Amino acid sequence: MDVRPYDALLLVSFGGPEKPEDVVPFLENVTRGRGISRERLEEVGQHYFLFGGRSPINDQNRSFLDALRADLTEHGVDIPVYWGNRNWAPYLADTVAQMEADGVTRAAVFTTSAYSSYSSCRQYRENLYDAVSAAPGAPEPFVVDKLRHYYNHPGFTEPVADAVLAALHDLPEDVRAEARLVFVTHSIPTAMNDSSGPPSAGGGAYRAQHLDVAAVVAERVAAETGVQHEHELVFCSRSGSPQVPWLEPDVNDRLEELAAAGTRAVVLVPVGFVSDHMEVVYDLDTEALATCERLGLAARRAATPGDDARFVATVRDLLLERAAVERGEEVARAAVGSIGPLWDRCPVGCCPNLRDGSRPALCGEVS
Ligand SMILES: CC1=C(CCC(=O)O)c2cc3nc(cc4[nH]c(cc5[nH]c(cc1n2)c(C)c5CCC(=O)O)c(CCC(=O)O)c4C)C(CCC(=O)O)=C3C
Ligand SMILES: [Fe+2]
Repeated sequence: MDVRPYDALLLVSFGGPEKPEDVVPFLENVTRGRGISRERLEEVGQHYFLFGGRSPINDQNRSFLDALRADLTEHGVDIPVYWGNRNWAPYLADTVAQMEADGVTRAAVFTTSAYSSYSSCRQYRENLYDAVSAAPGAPEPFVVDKLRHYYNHPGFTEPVADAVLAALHDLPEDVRAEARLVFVTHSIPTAMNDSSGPPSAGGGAYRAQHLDVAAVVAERVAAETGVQHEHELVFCSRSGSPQVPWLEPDVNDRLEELAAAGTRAVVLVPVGFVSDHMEVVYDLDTEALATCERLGLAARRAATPGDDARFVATVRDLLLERAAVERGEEVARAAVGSIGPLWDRCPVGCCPNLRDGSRPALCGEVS
C-alpha cells in the first residue's frame, strides 16, 4: 500500500500516571497555568489513588498500538508507528526527538481525541508545535500532518452502536425496551464550546458533533431492535471554578431528574471517550453507576471503542486517505451523520486558545 509521502505514523494521547508517586506531578503537568483549585486537584488525585495511582489510559494505548501495528502489517502498510503523550511519559517531545534521530521526514498524527474544541484539538496542535520546536532539528525537524477528525467515521460509530446494543441486551428484559440512551462526554467551559470549530461555522462544534453521533447511534440501535429509545447528551468531569459556566447537565444531576420523572432504565454511553479513561472508570463506572443504584435505576455502561478492529482500521483508512490527498489524488472520505467529513488542516481561528491566542500550533491553515 502506498503511504507516500509519509514515513511515520504518530499516536498522540493525553497520558496518565502509572504509580502513586506519578499522580501529583501528572496533575501538575495537566493543570499548569489552567487555574484549577487545590481542592479539585486533591479530589481528582483521589480518583487516581482509588485505582492504585494508575490510570488505565497508557495500557489502553499500548494495546491499541499492538492492534494497530498488526492491522497495518496485515494490510501491507509498511510504516513505523510511534507514540507520544501530552502530559506523561512517553512524552511527545522525547518521541519527536527519537523520530528525528530515526530520519523521519513526514509524519501523520492520530490523536486519541475525536472531537473539535480547544481541549480536544488545538491544545494537541500546540503541544505538537512545542515538541517539534524543541527538537534538535527545530524549527522543522520533519513535517507533521494531523489526520482529520474521526468522531463521525463509521469505524468509530459502529463499535459504539454495537456496544449500546450489547448493554441493552444485558439489561433486565422487563425494562429493556424503555431504557433511555444517556450519551456522556467530558464537560468543557461553555465559552470553549461556543468558540469550538471554525469561526465561519458560528461555534458550538463540540456539542453539535456529539449530538450528531448520538443521533446516528440511536438510529442504528432503533434499526436493530425495532425500538426507538429516547436519547440525550449529558456531561461528566466538570472542573474549574463554580463561577465559570461549563456544559450541563451533569450526568448525576440528570439521572436524579430522570428517576424522579419515572425512568427505570438507562444505558450510559461514554461517546466522548475512545477508550476506558479514568473519566470512564471513575466518573461513570464508580460514581454514576452508584447514583443509578441509589436511585433504583437499572443501568449498564456501554463499552468504549478501545481496540475494536473497526476502530483500529479507522487509523489505516485515514492514513491512506490523507496520503492520497497529499499526493494529489481524489479520495472518498467515509463519514456518517449530518455534518460530513471535516477538513485536513484546521481553518484559521478554529477552536481558539481563549487564554493565550498567541500560542503557535501545527496542522492548521496558515491564512
Ligand atoms: C474535552 C476534554 C477531554 C477529551 C478529549 C481528550 O481526550 O483529550 C479530556 C480528556 C482527558 N482529561 C484527562 C485528565 C484530566 N483533565 C483535566 C482537566 C480538564 N480537562 C478538560 C477537557 C477535556 N479533557 C478541561 C477543559 C479541563 C480543565 C483544565 C483545562 O482547561 O485544561 C484534569 C485536571 C483535573 C480536573 O480539572 O479535573 C485531569 C487530570 C484525561 C486522562 C484520563 C486518564 O488518566 O485516564 C483525559 C483523556
Ligand atoms: Fe480532561
